[in-house]
Amino acid sequence: MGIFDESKQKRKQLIKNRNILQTTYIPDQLPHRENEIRNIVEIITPSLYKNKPSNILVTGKTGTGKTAVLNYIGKELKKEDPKEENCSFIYVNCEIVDNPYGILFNISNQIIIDQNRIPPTGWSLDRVYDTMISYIDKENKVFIIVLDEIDRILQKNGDDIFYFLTTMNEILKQSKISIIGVTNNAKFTELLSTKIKSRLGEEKVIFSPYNAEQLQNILRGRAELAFDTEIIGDGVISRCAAISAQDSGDARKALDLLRVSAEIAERNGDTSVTEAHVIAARNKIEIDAVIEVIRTITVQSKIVLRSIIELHEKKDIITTGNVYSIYKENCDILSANLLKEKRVADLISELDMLGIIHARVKSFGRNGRTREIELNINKDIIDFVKKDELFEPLQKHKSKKQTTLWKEQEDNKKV
Ligand SMILES: Nc1ncnc2c1ncn2[C@@H]1O[C@H](COP(=O)(O)OP(=O)(O)OP(=O)(O)O)[C@@H](O)[C@H]1O
Repeated sequence: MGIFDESKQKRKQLIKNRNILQTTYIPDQLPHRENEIRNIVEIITPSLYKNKPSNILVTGKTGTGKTAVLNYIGKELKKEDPKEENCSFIYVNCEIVDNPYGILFNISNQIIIDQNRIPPTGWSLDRVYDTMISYIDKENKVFIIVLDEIDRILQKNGDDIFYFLTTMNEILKQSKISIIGVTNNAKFTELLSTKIKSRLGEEKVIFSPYNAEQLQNILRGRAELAFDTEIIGDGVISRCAAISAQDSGDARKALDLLRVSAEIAERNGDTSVTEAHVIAARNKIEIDAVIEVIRTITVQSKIVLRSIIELHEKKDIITTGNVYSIYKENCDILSANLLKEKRVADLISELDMLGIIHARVKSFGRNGRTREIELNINKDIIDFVKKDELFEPLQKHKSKKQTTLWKEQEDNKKV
């Protein structure tokens, strides 16, 4: 029997079209975004007559449909002007390309398809700017350039590129460009210089989080395409929508919850998706998210966390002081650098900020103050931390110590 056979036999194929549930899928219908679509369309319609639309800043929390709406509008614009004689729609994801050179290279690649393209590296930025201007001007039309996740550029490279792009129209003779910046950072504009702020945000469109009812409609639309009707049990959609609305009104999370619920049902060999699968999916997603955070913390923070777990398992009171004692022992066994107590206290605060632990300041009268710590992760996550290969020497050392202890107890009994 092959290693896949058992899993293949048990598994039921419940998702008819997996692609529909992926967050990269662009639906043809975007319920509850009609107003935002209308607003943006009204602003950019002049481009169809070769007139420059205002720049737009689109803001809204994550998963509120900003990218989906803009891609949808891009597709519809292409239908209006299929040969792109008057306007072209260019989309750049600044999470992937976050430096000025990369952005201009990416834009130019979508305009010029011959060997005169800007090379991926090697030119000075001034040469890239000049070449880009000549490319654009030759086309004699309007370019709508969407910079999605625009805040990523600012974080890493400042706002020079925005200055260049928003002042380009002053140099262009025939073509025009219009920028649509998209961000989920509500404070983005506060980080821009006044000049750029007013240029980029000539028009503003805000996407608000979805409520439970809206999420239900969105999920229902996607579920109709992804599943056969009898697969989704009563209450599944409303449960997914209620959980996600309570969390953040994020459609991506709601879709993930539905997809993971169906995947759990498939793995269990069940014939439909039920509310119990949704609860299991929520737990799994929560655990995965915390594990993802723990993966990114430093080795020293992991040793501190491991020390807290040890105290938690011994049911000891956990204070900054006794965490430090165990941490010292663990650093010794792991041959890791030993940090000062103050630094370890900072790492404890960081774990607190990440929500992995809760630390409360406790006063002990004249004996001063300390922090009492509680673990805020469940058994699955504790096991994940303990199984980190970093802690292998610790595991071996502790089980050797335990064996010696048992042996001593046995010997004492014999005596
Ligand atoms: N009104 C809607 N109808 C159908 N699907 C939607 C709707 N709004 C969002 N979605 C879906 O939710 C997911 C997340 O949407 P999208 O990526 O557009 O969010 P976003 O606001 O750009 O998020 P982020 O700021 O994190 O990039 C996508 O799969 C998208 O298709």
